[in-house]
Amino acid sequence: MAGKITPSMMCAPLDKIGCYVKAFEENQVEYLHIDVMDGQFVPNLMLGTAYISSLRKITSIPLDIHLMIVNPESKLDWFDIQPGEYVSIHYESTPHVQRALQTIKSKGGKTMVALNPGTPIEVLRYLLPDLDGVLLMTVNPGFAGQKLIPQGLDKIRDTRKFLDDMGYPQIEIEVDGNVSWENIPKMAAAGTDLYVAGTSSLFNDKVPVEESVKRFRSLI
Ligand SMILES: O=C(CO)[C@@H](O)[C@H](O)COP(=O)(O)O
Repeated sequence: MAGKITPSMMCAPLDKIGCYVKAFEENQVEYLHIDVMDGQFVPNLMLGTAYISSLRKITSIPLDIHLMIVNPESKLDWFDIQPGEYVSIHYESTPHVQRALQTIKSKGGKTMVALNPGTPIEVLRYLLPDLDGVLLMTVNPGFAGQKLIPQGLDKIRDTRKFLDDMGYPQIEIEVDGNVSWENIPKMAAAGTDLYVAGTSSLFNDKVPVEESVKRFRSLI
């Protein structure tokens, strides 16, 4: 199955958001990746609820909301989750992962658990029936422009095998962090389904966005 592109909107300069969104619509990217950061779970603040509301006013591309916040289960109402949108919560961010997933599902969202680079995939075992996707961080969460943590590629392969062996081949794998022209083919070969496209691929203003999207598509 061909991969899906979810551009990381934290990488879009404010004065160019409209141009990027228009190009993404014309090139049918599947989602827009929204990094929400609270300065507690990660050492950065990024993209809040007002940004999400404003973005929804200018595009109908489904959102892929990545919550890098503590205790997300108590804040899900803030995001006006729309049917078919992905919402990912970090396994490491709350003792109440299942409750958060059930709430996302009750709002019509697609559920995703995000794992920091060092978190073993076995923690997913008892969450699998509640999951539509798994988000694997291939950099430490919080900042764009970082370099791939090399063992992240093995983790993608191991996660795909784990999901298939456990009888959940339908659960999608999303990869976030240094999804670069060099790394994309390796991530694809390892079993990635959704690609968070950031500063190392789509958001490089030396090349027209539509050209970059076409190049991205050719690699997945
Ligand atoms: O959100 C994060 C890390 O938390 C980033 O991974 C961005 O989502 C994409 O940026 P690049 O890694 O592609 O520069």
